[in-house]
Amino acid sequence: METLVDAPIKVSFSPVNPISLSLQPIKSGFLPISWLQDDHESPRWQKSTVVFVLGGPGSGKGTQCANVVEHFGYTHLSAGDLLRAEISSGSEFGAMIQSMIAEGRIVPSEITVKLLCEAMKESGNDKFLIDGFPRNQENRIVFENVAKIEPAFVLFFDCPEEELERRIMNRNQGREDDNIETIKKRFKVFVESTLPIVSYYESKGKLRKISAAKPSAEVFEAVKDLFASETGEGEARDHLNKKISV
Ligand SMILES: Nc1ncnc2c1ncn2[C@@H]1O[C@H](COP(=O)(O)OP(=O)(O)OP(=O)(O)O)[C@@H](O)[C@H]1O
Ligand SMILES: O=c1ccn([C@@H]2O[C@H](COP(=O)(O)O)[C@@H](O)[C@H]2O)c(=O)[nH]1
Repeated sequence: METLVDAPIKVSFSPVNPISLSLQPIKSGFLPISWLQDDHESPRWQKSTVVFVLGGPGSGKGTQCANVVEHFGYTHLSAGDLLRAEISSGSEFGAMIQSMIAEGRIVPSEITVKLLCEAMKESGNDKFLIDGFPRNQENRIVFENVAKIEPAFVLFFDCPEEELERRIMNRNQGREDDNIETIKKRFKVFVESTLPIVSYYESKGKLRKISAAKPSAEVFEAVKDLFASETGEGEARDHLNKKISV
């Protein structure tokens, strides 16, 4: 049976209004919701623990996710990194994704969700940090409908805009969107589209807010305490057990 992970992406794209068009394939049944690999049981990756990691651009999501991976054995999936890899792969959607990232716009949900689900399926792990996603309500709804996973909790890095701008302008990783013009657009999208998602999860009691306007090591102390209390584990116990058994 062809699942969404295996299926080719068939997304209508218009540079004029990509967001409204991006739901069209789901409505018209292009992307099958025939996710279950057998009729009764979900595949292993769909039983995974997922933590969404949100925060403004440059708030330290990637930095802290790397720490959590090391200490708690999660797999880190950055939606932005997956999209950049899709551009580099020469995918038919590469040019469209590239132009949207350069403008700080949100890529159609079907593309991002498919990339995330493929990565989860391939990883073999059962606990994931999904960094920089969902970016808007449509992302959230498509992920819920397709992956059929609700996040265990949502980690939100709170940081003032001036500090975010300073960090991004000093990042020096050669990212095409790390320039002042695109940064302003990314902030606008964050406030208008992503903060409502943060409020949504707050209303569901799932939000865990951490101040990110501190040195990285101090931020990680708070992150570490949070993961220890949320998972009921001491630091890295699960991760170490896995290493020992290899
Ligand atoms: N607590 C911190 N204090 C100062 N600088 C930090 C801190 N955390 C991360 N940085 C630096 O800020 C920059 C942005 O961090 P990072 O890439 O982790 O943010 P991000 O939220 O993943 O960004 P984006 O959403 O743009 O991908 C990096 O150069 C990183 O080294
Ligand atoms: O779910 C997502 C995540 C990212 N994007 C696009 O990528 C850039 C960069 O994202 P980072 O998280 O900063 O790496 C973002 O501005 C969006 O254009 C997306 O569309 N959907």
